[in-house]
Amino acid sequence: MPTYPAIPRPDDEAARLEALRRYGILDSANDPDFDFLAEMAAVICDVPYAFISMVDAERVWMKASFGTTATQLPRDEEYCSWTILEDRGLHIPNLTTDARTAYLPKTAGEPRYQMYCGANLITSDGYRIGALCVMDTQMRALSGQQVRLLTRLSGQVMALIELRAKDRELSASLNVMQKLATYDDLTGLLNRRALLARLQEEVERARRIVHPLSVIMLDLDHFKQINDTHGHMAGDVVLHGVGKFLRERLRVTDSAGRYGGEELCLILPGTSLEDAAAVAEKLRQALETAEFVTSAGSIAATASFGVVAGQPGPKLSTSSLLDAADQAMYRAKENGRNRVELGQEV
Ligand SMILES: Nc1nc2c(ncn2[C@@H]2O[C@H](COP(=O)(O)OP(=O)(O)OP(=O)(O)O)[C@@H](O)[C@H]2O)c(=O)[nH]1
Repeated sequence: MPTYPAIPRPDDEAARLEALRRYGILDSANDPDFDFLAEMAAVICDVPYAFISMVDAERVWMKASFGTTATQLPRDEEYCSWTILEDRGLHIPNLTTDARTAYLPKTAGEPRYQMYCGANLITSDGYRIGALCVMDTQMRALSGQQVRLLTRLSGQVMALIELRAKDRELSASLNVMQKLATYDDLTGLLNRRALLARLQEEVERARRIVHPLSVIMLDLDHFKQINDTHGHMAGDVVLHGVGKFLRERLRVTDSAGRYGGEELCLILPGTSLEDAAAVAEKLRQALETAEFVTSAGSIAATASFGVVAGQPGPKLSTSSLLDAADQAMYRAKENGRNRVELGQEV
C-alpha cells in the first residue's frame, strides 16, 4: 500500500479531536437524517457525490455518503483533511492541477474526482471537526450561490450533530433518573413503590396466563442489636450485603425489593408454594453461613421467612399476598426466628 505525505494538522488538533469525540458520532449507526442532508448537498450543487465527513486523528470517517458507499479513508488521502485547515472551507474546481490534491489516490486513480467543495462543520466552541463536501468527476466551478448554500447546509448538519449528542445525554440522564426512582440506594433492590408495581403486574400476569405466584417476605433477625452493637454504618453494610446476596441468587424472572427498613420481599412468578418454600429454605441456610465484612468486623445475619402462594382467582391481589406473607413471616419470628413458615394459600 502506498503511503502519502502527511497533510498538515491544525494548531488546535488535540482540542479539536477532543471536541469531535465529545459528540460520540464516530462509528455511530447509519442515520437517514444525515443521509438526507448529504443528498440535499448533492442536489444543490448538482453533483453525483456528497459526504458528511468527520476528520478523526488518522482517518476520515463518513457519517453519510451520497453516490458511493465509502465509509472511511486514511486522513492523508482525504480532501476534507485540507478543508479543516481553511477558515472558509475549500473549493477546488480542478483537483488534478492543485498541488494539495493532484497526487491523492482519488484524483490520480478511481474514481478520478476532478472537483471538490467542502464546507466546515464547526462546533459551537469553534472547532472544525469535519466537512460537508461534494465531489464531481467533471472539472467545474460551483456558483457562488451553490457554495453559500452548501455552507448554510453545513450549519444544519452541525445542528443535527449537536441535537443527536443532546438526545444521547438526555436519554443517559433519564436512565440514571429511572434507576434512582426504581431502585433502593442501599440494597440495590427495587424500592417499595417499584416492588408494589412489579407485584401488581405479576398478579395480572398470573391471572392472564393462569399460573401460580409466590411471595417470600424476609425480615432480618435482631437487626436492632446489630446496629446497637456494631453501629448504624455497619448495619447499612449488612443490608447492602444482603441485597447483593439476594440479587445473586434469584432467577432473572424473580424480583426482589425492599419492603421496609430491614424487611425484604421476593416475587416468584410461576412458582408453587412448595417450590417457593424450597427457595426460602435454601436462602435461609445460605444466609446463615454468610459473613458480611464491615469496618466493625465480619457480621453474620439470619432472617425469618414467610412464604405464600397465590392461585389465579378472585382473592389474588397484591395486598392479600403481602398480608399473608407478612403474617407467615411474623409466625417465623414468634417460633424462634431464622426459620421459614408457610402462609395460607391466597
Ligand atoms: N443500619 C440500618 N438499620 C436500619 C435500616 N432500616 C431499618 N433499620 C433498623 O432495623 C431495626 C429493626 O428493629 P426491630 O424492628 O426492633 O427488629 P429487629 O431488631 O430486627 O428484631 P426482629 O425483627 O424481631 O428479629 C431498627 O433498629 C432500625 O433502625 C437501615 O437502612 N440501615
